[in-house]
Amino acid sequence: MDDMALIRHDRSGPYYSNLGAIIHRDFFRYSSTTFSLQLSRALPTSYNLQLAWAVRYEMTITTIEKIPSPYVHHVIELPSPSEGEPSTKISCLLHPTLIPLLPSPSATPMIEDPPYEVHNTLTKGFGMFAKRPISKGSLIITEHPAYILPGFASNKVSLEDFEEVWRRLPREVGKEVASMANCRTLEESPSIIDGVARTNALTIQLEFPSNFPDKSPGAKHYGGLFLKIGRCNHSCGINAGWEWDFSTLSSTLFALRDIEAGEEITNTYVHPLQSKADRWKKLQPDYRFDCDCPWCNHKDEAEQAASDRDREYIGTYVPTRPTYVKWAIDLCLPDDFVINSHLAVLPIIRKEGLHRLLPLFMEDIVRCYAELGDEENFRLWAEETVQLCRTGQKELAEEFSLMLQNPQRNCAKWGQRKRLQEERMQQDLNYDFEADDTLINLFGTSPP
Ligand SMILES: C[S@@+](CC[C@H](N)C(=O)[O-])C[C@H]1O[C@@H](n2cnc3c(N)ncnc32)[C@H](O)[C@@H]1O
Repeated sequence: MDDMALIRHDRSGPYYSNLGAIIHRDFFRYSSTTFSLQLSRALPTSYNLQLAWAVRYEMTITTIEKIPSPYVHHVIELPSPSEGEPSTKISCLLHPTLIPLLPSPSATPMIEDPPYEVHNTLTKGFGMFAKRPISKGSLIITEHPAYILPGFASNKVSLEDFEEVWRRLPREVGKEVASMANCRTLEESPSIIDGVARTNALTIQLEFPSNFPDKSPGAKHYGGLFLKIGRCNHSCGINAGWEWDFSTLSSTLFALRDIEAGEEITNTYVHPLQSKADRWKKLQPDYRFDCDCPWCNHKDEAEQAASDRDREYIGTYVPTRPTYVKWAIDLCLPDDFVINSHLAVLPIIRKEGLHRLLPLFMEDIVRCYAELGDEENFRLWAEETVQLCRTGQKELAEEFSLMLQNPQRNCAKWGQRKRLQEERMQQDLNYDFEADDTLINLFGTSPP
């Protein structure tokens, strides 16, 4: 049975194997038991159709091809930052070329009194809630993943491999993993490890060698399962953002706006600039719920349509927006060109709960005010940006903090636009004199 890469669901339970199968007709007749095939690689649609046909007509299987898994098991062990404490272990299934490139940080210290708590909701399972007010930009939690899997794992990974990931988890971690939401049926994801990852995992970036051998689509996608961040329910207007840091092998969750005590802390599972219809098209099949957030439940159709239009507009604005970099070299543009353009979209971004985009525009506004030498507005926007970015975009926050200490000294481009404009005026004047000379030479008289 194992040789045929079958999962057979009958009274004696499922049988599994990590073999891939190429399906043909008329060799081995498998009788009327209901079964499905677990394939260790994705098949083109035609094979899936053939499979459906096969299940209906009691199909036959000829050739079996063994497809070795490209992944190996590996446990990352992070020493505890405090003496006597146990290390943190991350159970991983990785391409072997990634293992030598992994960093070896210490585990992040536990936060003494975290600003959140996890409790049951009536309609969404567990959720993460603010225990006390959380100011924008502040840290909610930094966390290592419990396990790391290749993305789209169940297409390429056998049940035995999922079970091995599970076996390598510390006992307490395993218990917590088992308590996490799993929106996949046993047939879709026979392993808890896979089902829980598909419901909760966050995409993480790993380092790949320049000659990384696997060129197949998605080969560089990996997911991390985070026990606490994974408790964040979805909203289309989120109040928290997260960042993965490869050097510390951890993700950090931080507030995107001020969050009130008792308020639910939310993350988004879809691209929030899509229309409501498109967001729902992803949420139902991937996460099995219809979104109850205010942005999906406007009281009338006109408001709902306006929200879709605003999100579409922001989706167009982001890639086509005027930027500080282009403005800085184009002295013909009005001084307030980028500032006014960005200021016009900020209210839309706030109304739609798209606060994750704010730093993109605030950074430009700060740099424009610095280049204009407008200290009052520079301070106003730089202070706001430092507060918002102090956890999620530390480098930017540190750069602006330094500039705030003494803008004239610490900002190389302070007031540069005025200087460049004056230089340009001088050049233009010189050019006018040269142009005069040219005309006199040609016509013997200067222009009026
Ligand atoms: C990443 S988990 C979130 C935590 C989960 N509620 C739990 O109990 O651990 C994703 C699952 O939570 C539920 N969920 C998340 N956001 C939801 C929402 N806005 N409305 C209803 N269910 C939601 C869905 O069942 C979804 O598959």
